Amino acid sequence: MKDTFEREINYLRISITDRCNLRCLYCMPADGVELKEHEDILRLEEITEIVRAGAAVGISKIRITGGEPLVRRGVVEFIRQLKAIPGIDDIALTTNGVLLAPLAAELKAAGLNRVNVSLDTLRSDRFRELTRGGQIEKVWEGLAAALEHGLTPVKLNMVVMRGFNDDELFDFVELTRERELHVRFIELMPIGTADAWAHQRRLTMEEILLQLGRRYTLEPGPRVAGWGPARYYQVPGYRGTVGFISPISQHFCGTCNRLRLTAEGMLRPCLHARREVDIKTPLRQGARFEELVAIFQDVIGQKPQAHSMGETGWGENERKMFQIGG
Ligand SMILES: Nc1nc2c(ncn2[C@@H]2O[C@H](COP(=O)(O)OP(=O)(O)OP(=O)(O)O)[C@@H](O)[C@H]2O)c(=O)[nH]1
Ligand SMILES: C[S@@+](CC[C@H](N)C(=O)[O-])C[C@H]1O[C@@H](n2cnc3c(N)ncnc32)[C@H](O)[C@@H]1O
Ligand code: SF4
Ligand code: SF4
Repeated sequence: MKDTFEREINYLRISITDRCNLRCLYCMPADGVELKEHEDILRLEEITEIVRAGAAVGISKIRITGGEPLVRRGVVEFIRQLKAIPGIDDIALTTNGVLLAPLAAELKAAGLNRVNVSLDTLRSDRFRELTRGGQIEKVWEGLAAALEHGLTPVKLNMVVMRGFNDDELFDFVELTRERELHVRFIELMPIGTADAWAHQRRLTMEEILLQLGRRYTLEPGPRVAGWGPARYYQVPGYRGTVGFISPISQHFCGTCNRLRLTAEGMLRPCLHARREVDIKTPLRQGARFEELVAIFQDVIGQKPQAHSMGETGWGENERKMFQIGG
């Protein structure tokens, strides 16, 4: 279905949990988060029902995220159920990779097409610091398993932060030399715990390109259908690609194709906009299928033309990235 700005909406990002096994400095507070009661969180069967309604308005692509989606029990069976829904033809997952290695084969067999793995540094001491305790070895194992089991293309998300990891840009590009990995440099957004300091730490796409230009000649990379908002480049002769996600300096809202479902069952027309519509309560009160479809139509109709990050920041009372699903 098209929204009021003629954008075809076919992509639903689902946060299946707001819990996480890491505590990234820019995403979660150090002391963790207030845990939601079990009944406040959608059951996986309920999410499947909601996706069925989404498919009726043209949702064909699903991304499972969180929080950390792989900490949620039942995720493999959930993917199997999603895959069986007529109209759903692409299921991807965004993960920190820590729990990926032991699950990769099962996830693939259940119907998961591909994974995006978030990794902001290649140094184990920094990783421990940035994630407040994570073990980078687990992520390497996860990445290797994803490639081995064909959860491809594997994209690697790196949020670039001045004075923290911007001295590793070349190292990340080198990851694409031998491996078919697609590294994406991401601009830090003023969301969650990064709200107060994102503007000081953010490197724009232009700044990153300038730095990379000191060592590499980047050529426009392959533009593969279905690849999201990133712009891709390639070092000649390297197997992987280098992409940029620039929500702040050159936002991609004009081609936005997505809605979001929070773990608590709110359907959101945009990552940044405050508006959201409760779909969990009607579902639990026995809403008919058509009523759920109407909620999707309503939310698509509410999609803003673009975000206003930068003008308004995020604010204390907003949902956080791990609740909305990044
Ligand atoms: N501003 C904005 N940022 C987004 C949106 N979707 C994803 N991002 C950011 O882009 C980064 C990468 O997101 P992923 O979960 O890997 O998904 P993707 O880039 O849409 O996925 P592909 O389709 O595989 O390219 C994350 O840091 C997200 O926060 C969006 O709708 N708006
Ligand atoms: C919220 S996480 C959820 C999925 C999973 N836990 C992970 O880390 O991949 C999704 C993505 O959002 C990104 N993210 C979180 N906060 C961000 C911010 N303030 N600016 C830019 N990206 C952010 C993370 O780096 C990650 O790539
Ligand atoms: S970015 Fe992902 S891994 Fe890091 S704290 Fe947020 S949800 Fe967890
Ligand atoms: S910020 Fe909102 S409108 Fe822009 S791309 Fe993200 S979800 Fe779409």
